[in-house]
Amino acid sequence: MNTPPVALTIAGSDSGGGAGIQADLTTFAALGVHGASAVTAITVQDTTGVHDIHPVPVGVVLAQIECVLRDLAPAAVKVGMLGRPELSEAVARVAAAGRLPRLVVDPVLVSTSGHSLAADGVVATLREQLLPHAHLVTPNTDEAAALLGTVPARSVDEQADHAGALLAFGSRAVVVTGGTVRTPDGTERVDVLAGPAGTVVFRSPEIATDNDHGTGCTFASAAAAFLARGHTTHDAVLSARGLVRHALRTSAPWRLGSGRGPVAHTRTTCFEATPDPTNAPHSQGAPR
Ligand SMILES: Nc1ncnc2c1ncn2[C@@H]1O[C@H](COP(=O)(O)OP(=O)(O)O)[C@@H](O)[C@H]1O
Ligand SMILES: Cc1ncc(COP(=O)(O)O)c(N)n1
Repeated sequence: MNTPPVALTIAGSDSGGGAGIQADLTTFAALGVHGASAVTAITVQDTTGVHDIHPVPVGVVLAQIECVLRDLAPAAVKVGMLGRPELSEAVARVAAAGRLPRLVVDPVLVSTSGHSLAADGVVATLREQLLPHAHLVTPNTDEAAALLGTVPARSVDEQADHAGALLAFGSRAVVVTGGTVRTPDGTERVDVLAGPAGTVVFRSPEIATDNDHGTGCTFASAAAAFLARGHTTHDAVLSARGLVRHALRTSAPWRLGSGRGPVAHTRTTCFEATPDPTNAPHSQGAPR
């Protein structure tokens, strides 16, 4: 078995296991990428919402990043919840030194459940200090609007305008996710990628589900994993959409928690596809 590529996630912990570090590491694993992590905050969170947030001191976050960078040489890095402007600035300084390869920035500002995950000042530090060093930025339509100081896109054209406008902050590419378009056949979900090769619009039928907590984290970490595996940005975005769609279809009938359930992070297919002859029951002695 070849040694897997490594991806590092710099993100918050979600105790409910739907979003954040938990979503990122399970996604990396599903895609054959070894996941390393630097925890930025411990959230007290479940499917109903975010009940409390305990920030990890900036020095402790930086120490985690430093030791992973030195020892494991990640091929890609994903940044999620930073929460405070001081931490955005500190992470931006590491990025500015050219030490965060294939950097995917998910500008986490508000949870699906409507709770703020970022203090005042985070939007400005993300926009001015971190985005210029990103390989790919993955805001949803609300986050894109917040970064641009405008209202969320109401059409695919506006979504494409927002992606193009965000490129001006200096990242290599931007994908604005989570647009919706109504057609005679039903609702479509739209993601618009703007980058060096122009603008690409991805449209596919909406998957009917309330179990969508963690889709943004899963999408961004899947994109980082595909970049770590050497995919182009376009192919990483296309494949990340594919993974999220598969996960949403899997979790659609689930009943986990009393709120907005998590997108599926169970992936049994990887190990089921490779039978393990050493994993046999012990034949000696009576079962205990
Ligand atoms: N119900 C859905 N059906 C199909 N795709 C979805 C659905 N919800 C989210 N997605 C897709 O999941 C990815 C990330 O979603 P988004 O909703 O923008 O993330 P978040 O709001 O959590 O940051 C995008 O590719 C988006 O199109
Ligand atoms: C720790 C953490 N990071 C990110 C999100 C955003 O994810 P979502 O938009 O699906 O709520 C979250 N809820 N919690």
